[in-house]
Amino acid sequence: MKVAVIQLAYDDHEPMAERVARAADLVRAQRGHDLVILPELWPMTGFDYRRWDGLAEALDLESVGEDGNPSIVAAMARAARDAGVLLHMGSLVERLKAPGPEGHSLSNTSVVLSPAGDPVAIYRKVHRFGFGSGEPKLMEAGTEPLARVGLHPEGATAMLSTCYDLRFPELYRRQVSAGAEVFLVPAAWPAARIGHWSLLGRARAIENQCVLIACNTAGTHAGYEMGGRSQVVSSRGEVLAEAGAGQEVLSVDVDLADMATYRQEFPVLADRRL
Ligand SMILES: NC(=O)CCC(=O)C(=O)O
Repeated sequence: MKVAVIQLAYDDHEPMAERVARAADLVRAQRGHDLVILPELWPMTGFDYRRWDGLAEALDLESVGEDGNPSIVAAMARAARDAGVLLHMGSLVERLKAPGPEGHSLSNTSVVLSPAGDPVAIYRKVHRFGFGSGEPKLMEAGTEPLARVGLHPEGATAMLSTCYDLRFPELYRRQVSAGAEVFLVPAAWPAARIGHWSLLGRARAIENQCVLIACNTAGTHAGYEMGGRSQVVSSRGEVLAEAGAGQEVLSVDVDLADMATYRQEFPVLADRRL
């Protein structure tokens, strides 16, 4: 499986519509890959909480905004179709149809689009980052931890999670117990804690004998320098590719068949005591 990891950089000045157009062009340039992934909350910015409510969008493949631009999901669906790729479009600030149990109308929502541009998986971030401000103050927590997507050509099962989720190993153990072979993780993880990002991603791959494809953000916004260092880690724990700190696209061949071989050679998952 050929994967493109688009480590997008952005700052506070680029209007959202321009960033969406720029990301769509980057996706189109990845024709020939099987899977393309973008980071967390890149359209609305990962850390500028004050802008989220004004920029939030419903998940909508049809609508055109007042500015004449298509919805973000529609723009990404078009890019996926143009490139002929399975596209994990990262996450956006979703405006929910109705407030959830905690009274919030927003969610940090990831969408995966098929090469035909149809949504095939949706994941709402389960562990909200912000310690009382930001996500927990403004967003509902996701309640569905097992969002899955079939990967072609090998037919492996990928499961979705987002950024801060990486700190909660029980989520990934649950996913592997439900059949996950690949973890797809978009993020907006700051440079200040980038050592944790690298190590936790590798740990989640090793302890679950899964491939990890983790796409971080670059640039600086709302005063936070983002850390980059997107990575693709094999089920053996080998780092197949790692980005630097700036904008970069990783293009990686991932041998999914090797995961089955490795799980047979070293059957640690069989020794789980749940
Ligand atoms: N966007 C996030 O979830 C940030 C997570 C983070 O900075 C951390 O876990 O550290």
